Amino acid sequence: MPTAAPGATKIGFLGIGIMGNAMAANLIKDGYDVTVWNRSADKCAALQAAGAKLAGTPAEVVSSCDITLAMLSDPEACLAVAMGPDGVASAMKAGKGYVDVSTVDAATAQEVAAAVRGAGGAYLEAPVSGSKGPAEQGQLIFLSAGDRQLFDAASPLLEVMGKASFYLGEVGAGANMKLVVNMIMGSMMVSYAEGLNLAKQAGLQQADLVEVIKLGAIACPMFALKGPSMIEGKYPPAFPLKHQQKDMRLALALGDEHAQQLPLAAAANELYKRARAAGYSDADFSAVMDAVASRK
Ligand SMILES: NC(=O)C1=CN([C@@H]2O[C@H](COP(=O)(O)OP(=O)(O)OC[C@H]3O[C@@H](n4cnc5c(N)ncnc54)[C@H](OP(=O)(O)O)[C@@H]3O)[C@@H](O)[C@H]2O)C=CC1
Ligand SMILES: O=CCCC(=O)O
Repeated sequence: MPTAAPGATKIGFLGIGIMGNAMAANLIKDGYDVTVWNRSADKCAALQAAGAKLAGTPAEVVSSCDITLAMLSDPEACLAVAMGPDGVASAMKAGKGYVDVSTVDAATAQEVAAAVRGAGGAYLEAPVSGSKGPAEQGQLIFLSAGDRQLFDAASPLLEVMGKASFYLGEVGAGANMKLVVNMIMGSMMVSYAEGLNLAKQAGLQQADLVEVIKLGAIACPMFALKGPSMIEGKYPPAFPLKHQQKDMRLALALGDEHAQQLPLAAAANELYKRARAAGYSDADFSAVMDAVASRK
């Protein structure tokens, strides 16, 4: 396994969406030789202008790189890219590593790990906490699990893209940690939306509520960041609502696996589903505000 040093190690990046674009840009800025692929190739233009090479398939990326990362929507996308035609597994071999930083469930991570390891490669799951801003600022938190040697080899990359990395053990632990964190976050967002809506109905200034919370025991960066735009009914996508609802769905399934009651998360998930039905899938997850406000 190579140690990931700028210039020496060839890095692949699959999935150039909101997060992948920002993360790959930081690797390029830090001097890494980066090859990118995206299903919709036009989204790679900015990275190409910044020096990235463009590949036609995931397999082409893996063939030409030592460590390949993936930042993809959901389990279906991760499985398609890993095991589909011209996928990661078809080009994987000993000495190469695959680091999937997407948010999926443990079963998906384990299935991808088996395909990568079966082809002789090393596998690390490393889903991230932190949204578009922290991705751009290199302030993500990596929740890693899998091949420890690959974690060590990839750590210089994680240090460029993030502020902290956890090694949590066997494949699946990273996915589960991420889903628990996002379940809490999704429920918190719904509670905040309910509070903002109730304040308005009760004749209070919503901006006052944002300020009161900022000063008190429940202050948190998410409320301070999202509150002003929620009051304006504006939801520029940093974390698409469809991904939050996917995470709630996967977290509830994890709860079912362990017979853990999750009534609050289940109720929150219904509001994210209502928001998706109302057309907010590609808006920021804070758009759940409008689902809470809905009188239908
Ligand atoms: N945004 C955020 O704040 C955070 C997101 N995450 C997680 O990171 C992952 C990516 O999120 P984000 O970047 O915001 O999402 P985007 O929707 O911006 O990007 C999704 C990426 O997945 C690709 N994709 C989707 N379906 C397929 C498919 N079937 N085959 C190949 N590629 C596919 C998209 O390609 P195309 O461009 O062609 O559609 C795109 O590159 C998700 O798992 C999300 O839950 C984690 C932390 C924070
Ligand atoms: O999964 C993405 C959630 C966004 C965040 O962690 O702030």
